[in-house]
Amino acid sequence: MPLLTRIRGPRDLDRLSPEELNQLAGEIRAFLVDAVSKTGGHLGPNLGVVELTIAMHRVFESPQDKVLFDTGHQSYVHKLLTGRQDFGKLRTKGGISGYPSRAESDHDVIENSHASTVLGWADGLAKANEVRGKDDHVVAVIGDGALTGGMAWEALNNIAAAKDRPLVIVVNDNERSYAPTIGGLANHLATLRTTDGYERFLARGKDILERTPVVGRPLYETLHGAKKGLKDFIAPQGMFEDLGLKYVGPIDGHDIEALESALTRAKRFGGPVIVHCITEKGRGYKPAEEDDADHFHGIGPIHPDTGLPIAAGGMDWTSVFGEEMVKLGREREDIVAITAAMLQPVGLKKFAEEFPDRVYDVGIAEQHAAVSAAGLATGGLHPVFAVYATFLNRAFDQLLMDVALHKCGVTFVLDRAGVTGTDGASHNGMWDMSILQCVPSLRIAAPRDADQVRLQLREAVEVKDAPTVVRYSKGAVGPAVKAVGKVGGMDVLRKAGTNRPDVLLVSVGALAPMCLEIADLLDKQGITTTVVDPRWVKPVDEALAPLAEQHRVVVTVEDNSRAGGVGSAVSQALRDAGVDVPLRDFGIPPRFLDHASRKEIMAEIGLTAPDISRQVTGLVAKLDGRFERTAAVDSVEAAEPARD
Ligand SMILES: Cc1ncc(C[n+]2csc(CCOP(=O)(O)OP(=O)(O)O)c2C)c(N)n1
Ligand SMILES: CC(=O)[C@@H](O)[C@H](O)COP(=O)(O)O
Ligand SMILES: [Mg+2]
Repeated sequence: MPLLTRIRGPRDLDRLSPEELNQLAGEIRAFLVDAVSKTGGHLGPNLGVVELTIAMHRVFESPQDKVLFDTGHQSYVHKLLTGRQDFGKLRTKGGISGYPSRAESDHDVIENSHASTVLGWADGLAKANEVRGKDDHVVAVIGDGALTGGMAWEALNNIAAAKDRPLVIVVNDNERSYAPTIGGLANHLATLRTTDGYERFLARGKDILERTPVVGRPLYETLHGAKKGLKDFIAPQGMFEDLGLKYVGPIDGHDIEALESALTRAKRFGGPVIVHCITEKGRGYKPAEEDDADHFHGIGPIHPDTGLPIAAGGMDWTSVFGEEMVKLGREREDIVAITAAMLQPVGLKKFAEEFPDRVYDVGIAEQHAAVSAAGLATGGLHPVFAVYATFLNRAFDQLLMDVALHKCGVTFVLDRAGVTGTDGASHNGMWDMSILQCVPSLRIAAPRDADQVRLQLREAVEVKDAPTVVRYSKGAVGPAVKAVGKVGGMDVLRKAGTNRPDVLLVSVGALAPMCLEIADLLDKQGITTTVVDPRWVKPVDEALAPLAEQHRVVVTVEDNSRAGGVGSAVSQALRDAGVDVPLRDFGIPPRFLDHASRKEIMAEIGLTAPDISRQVTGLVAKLDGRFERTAAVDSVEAAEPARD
């Protein structure tokens, strides 16, 4: 790639001719398909912003000017143009992140991959420039999907109020989030796209005017600076202009010259201005362009020539949920589903196909989803809001004050709970079992396998007067883990084989296979272990304290932050019951985790069987023998074999 390898930073773009810029765009597309087909990542979104990113970096002077991306999944081209072209280990340990990263470059600002925040950042940066008397520029790229998020409108409300504060907002309108973007905003953008607007009128006029000697160019510039009158006459008032924002567009988001012209005008405008760019997700790569699902929004490794996935997908947690939802939908007419612009990724596609009138895609609007769910429940339905665990953070107050306070029977299904890894710090589902601990009446299920997902989802939707949560991991679902007994509501996964057991191991959710491995390793050290799966981790099962009392130490293992997680809740329950048994809680350390594979991260944080068994062995070794047998141990040892 003769041109791309010569781009060491944005200023290297300045010397390229229009023909070379288009050649560079072609090279970048070839690079992205080749690299991302090997590593996986956000191929479609990045193929859609090649020309846009080139034009932005030619018009603006990053890093002095701030080039910001909403969500950040479409920043690969930005990385290629700012000195990062080794994509060999993209999104894994030691490789570059799949999102902007301040540690990688001072061209990067926003690392958060949660959508709809860029305009807030831009507003803040523009205000800072104003207070500090700096004339640097701020340009923020926001997708049509991210524009459906409430926070974007909170920011726009503020931005529109400051008529003289320079800020360039690029709306990257490819009509899609994953699927086609929904809602009134999407319809309005469609109107703007199809209106033969002011810009197109002037662009057409420009050719004529520029061919007109002497008066042509000045007349064109005059027309372009024309007051609203001309604009009103040519193009209808758009919503953005009604808000007080200057609107430039629609611009062909794959025409570098048109983009540079529009961005240059926007840069000079001296106030908040929206540049509406029409792009195509997956552009230039036929398998993506023709994909009827999500235009290769986020992919695993694929065959570059066909676009077909290399790894055959087995049964995953998401599919188990999706199939059970269809069965529930057939059995109960009151069950409806909600997604925040992720119908297929959260497994609701089949439900939507069979019950199109009972599924709601609310856009990237988790807060609205939760409040709307409270309305649906109050209206006599049982909503199931399927969302990635990390994105529920955003709707905490709505869950607490709209759903729980009003005793609404709403079920939140949290996919991607626990360490996800490759999407970086803001994508790990590591906070839900901490932040939800303080929600009165809310119940949390952490199913350990596919059977438990089915069972616990059914248990959850039976609860009519409180929020319920079912949370499970990303990817392939592990082997079934059968119970060998029952104590209270808890499944006994392994009996200690002695009436004087050393360790009570509380296994949470998908980590059950690892917990059984821990017990095996402890066995080899002569340490006996009872393994229980609480199934419902909130509230803590009442049978846990008396059972704990008959062991020398309690160990909890969870794929959630240690801060305020299940371990903390169990510790509190033991204290409340006056049970004084040492407890060690294993979970995710309360810090942001750099991008890496899940396996790499679990090893790094010591959430592995060898690491945990080694620590528990050390703990037990320190304890003197001090316990006596009572009935509770008998209950485990004597427990009837679980009925399948
Ligand atoms: C709060 C939040 N909810 C959901 C997501 C998952 N997500 C990532 S990208 C995306 C679609 C974004 O669409 P758009 O903003 O139009 O960007 P495009 O991919 O089209 O460039 C979604 C829903 C997210 N990152 N953040
Ligand atoms: C950027 C974003 O938030 C999503 O595209 C996310 O990367 C998807 O994650 P999964 O690949 O786990 O579905
Ligand atoms: Mg989009």
